[in-house]
Amino acid sequence: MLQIEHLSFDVRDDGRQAEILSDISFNVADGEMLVITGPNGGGKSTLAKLLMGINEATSGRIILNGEDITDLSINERAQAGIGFAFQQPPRFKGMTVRRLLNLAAGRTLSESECCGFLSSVGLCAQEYIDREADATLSGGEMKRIEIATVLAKQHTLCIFDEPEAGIDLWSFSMLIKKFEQIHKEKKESLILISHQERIIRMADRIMVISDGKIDRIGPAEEILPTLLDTSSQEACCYGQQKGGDYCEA
Ligand SMILES: Nc1ncnc2c1ncn2[C@@H]1O[C@H](COP(=O)(O)OP(=O)(O)OP(=O)(O)O)[C@@H](O)[C@H]1O
Repeated sequence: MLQIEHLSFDVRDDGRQAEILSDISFNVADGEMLVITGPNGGGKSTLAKLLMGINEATSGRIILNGEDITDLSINERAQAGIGFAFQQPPRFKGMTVRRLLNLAAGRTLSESECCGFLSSVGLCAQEYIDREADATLSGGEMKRIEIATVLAKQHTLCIFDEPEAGIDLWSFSMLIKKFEQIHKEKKESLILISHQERIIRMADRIMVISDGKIDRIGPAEEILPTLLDTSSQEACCYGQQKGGDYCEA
């Protein structure tokens, strides 16, 4: 289980202290899928980076399976069982996709294992396995390769930041199936940061982050209608911000 207790994150901006996240507390149970959504700039990616250890919390505690991991490095958190796929994945000049998958898995994968992970994100393995994971790959290709690297290892908790971003509809459907499979197996907890209704609908619970705070959190059947309610001014503004996804529902 992941327990987040009173997490806050401040930055210094133009010599002034700015609060990006304020007093965030929630849990993610074993095997649970929590989807985090909310308006642009609300603080979702910042929270993900705090969980992964990329940003250091100003205050609060992060506890994974009873162990306080607040002060652990990125590597130590990865060893503790956290996997993370960035909103905008980094490129690795000089490193092939195969090597990246092996590094992510922590062992040498067989050809068929590599192919399986690439296929599960809709990539034709033979075309990509020996390519460099560098700037010659499109944004959507790199995004899918990064998701494949997270899938290459069993984690306690996987965090995916906007996995839908830049991914074509066909690959997106495959990705949804993969998330559904992981969720069904209940071996890993999942935190998905998303604006996509199809992903939000898969959640056990939904958390809405807005203006650096938890606006609401609860079972999907309770929170989803509040997002889809076109009579709600807030939901409507949010839908317009995101291209009308919710308002058109
Ligand atoms: N290091 C930083 N210095 C200054 N401002 C920051 C820093 N990190 C994040 N912010 C600000 O904090 C806010 C939250 O950013 P964040 O990327 O977490 O939002 P988000 O909810 O993931 O947004 P989106 O839906 O657009 O991806 C934004 O206004 C961003 O500009």
